[in-house]
Amino acid sequence: MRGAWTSARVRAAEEPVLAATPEGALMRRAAFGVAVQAAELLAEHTGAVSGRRVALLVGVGNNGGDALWAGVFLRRRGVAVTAVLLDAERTHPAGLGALRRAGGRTATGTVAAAALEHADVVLDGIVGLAARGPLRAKAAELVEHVSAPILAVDMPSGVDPDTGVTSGPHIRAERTVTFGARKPVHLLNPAVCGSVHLVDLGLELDSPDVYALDAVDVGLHWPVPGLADDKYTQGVAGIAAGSSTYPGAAVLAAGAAVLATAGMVRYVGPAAEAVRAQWPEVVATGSVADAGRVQSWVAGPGIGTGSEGRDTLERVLADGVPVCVDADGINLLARSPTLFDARDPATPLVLTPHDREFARLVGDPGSDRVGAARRAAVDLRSVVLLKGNTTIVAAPDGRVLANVARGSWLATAGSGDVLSGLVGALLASGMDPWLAAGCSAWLHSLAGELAARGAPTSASGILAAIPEALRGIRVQQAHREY
Ligand SMILES: NC(=O)C1=CN([C@@H]2O[C@H](COP(=O)(O)OP(=O)(O)OC[C@H]3O[C@@H](n4cnc5c(N)ncnc54)[C@H](OP(=O)(O)O)[C@@H]3O)[C@@H](O)[C@H]2O)[C@@H](O)CC1
Ligand SMILES: [K+]
Repeated sequence: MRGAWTSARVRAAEEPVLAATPEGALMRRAAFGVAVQAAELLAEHTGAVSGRRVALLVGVGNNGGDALWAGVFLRRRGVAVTAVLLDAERTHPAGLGALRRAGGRTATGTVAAAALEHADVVLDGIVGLAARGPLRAKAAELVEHVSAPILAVDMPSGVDPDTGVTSGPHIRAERTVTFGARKPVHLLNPAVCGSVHLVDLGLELDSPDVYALDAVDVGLHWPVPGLADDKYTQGVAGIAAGSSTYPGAAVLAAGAAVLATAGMVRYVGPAAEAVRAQWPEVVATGSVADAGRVQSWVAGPGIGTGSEGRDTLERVLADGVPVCVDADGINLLARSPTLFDARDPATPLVLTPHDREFARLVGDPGSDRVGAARRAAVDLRSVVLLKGNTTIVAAPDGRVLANVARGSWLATAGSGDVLSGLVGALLASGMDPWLAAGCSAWLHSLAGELAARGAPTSASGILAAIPEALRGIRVQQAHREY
């Protein structure tokens, strides 16, 4: 799993390393990494390094210092380097001196605009860890002149390092070179960072503030039956979803659970006939009381917010197994918070709201979605999976992971029902509920991409792509193992 640490924690971890290294050594190391990536970018876009033009956007702090030192290293490879200083008086003195000695130029006014317009690559050293808010007017005006690919130093300027939120003009980088550790922006808003490269500074950091999964992580954790397993040992997922008027949610959630693992699936609710017709392997009955034993429940998709849905949810919550509550189930909890009391406090609960459901439950998530999901997870003693372009999964113990959507095809009716079925199947297998929710979000997103292949898809399409998505991650994991 990749991890990211907040700017405050990275700064704290830097202190002892700074104290133990000669002055400026860390900055030169960071800057060397920037120069290597800048040279690669030049070669990629122009076919050469020597003789090409790089412009540096230099702010008043150490981020600007990094850019200046990167300019020094690029000069040594024959690159023409021009530094555009946002405030000449407050520019990093050692970096500026070194660049001038290396034959780099500085530019202001119309010369600066021309340097930015004619550059082959631009380095963004406007602001790093100390960033607050969007780009200021002068920086934003200069950035208007850039059409070349941008390499961000540490992180794209104008973007919040800890939330990834943009609230005005900001840099959109093709590449980012970061130092010591990834910051949350790199996992939460990769669209503004481009590809992220990490320069090791030897920082000591413990558990990350935000995690992200990759294909190998998901492949490693996804349950695979052993030779001694049977349909029961792999977990029985119970699906309480749908209504006679709206059987679709039941068919989709049950189908996702069928395809996710080799365990068994039971369905309870008024859409039993439709579920059986589509998924003959599902054991379908009318009520929770008749369902038989399950190792997890999914409750909510399409059950309505009437008394029938409420009774179902109450029974499921009291069943003593992990539960995933989605859609109408969340609306029922929001309307009657006392329903939470039905739950055995030791039993994991996973809630999968989108923003409006989240708002009904605990209030508007606002722009700091990580903070909002983390607080909700603690307050509700539940894993909270907050859906969005970047889906956040927060556990009551403080762990948070982010899953960035691959395109926007998942925003289609019934897509959430498929996700809840995946979560239910993984919960039934006994997986840690935070990981179950995270792996489900990751696989759901991959299935969405595979189903869409560049054109709109449907929830049924996403469902049908689950086996292909699972085969893909199994192959990646096998490559890692052997
Ligand atoms: N510590 C180390 O040894 C190492 C550090 N390293 C590097 O140092 C960087 C951190 O440097 P830093 O702390 O000097 O601050 P930095 O991010 O450059 O900001 C400077 C000033 O910009 C301003 N400003 C704020 N917001 C703004 C905005 N939106 N738009 C425009 N301007 C804005 C604000 O100044 P103000 O004008 O408010 O006084 C702020 O103080 C770090 O990211 C990494 O690159 C690496 O070399 C590795 C070793
Ligand atoms: K930057």
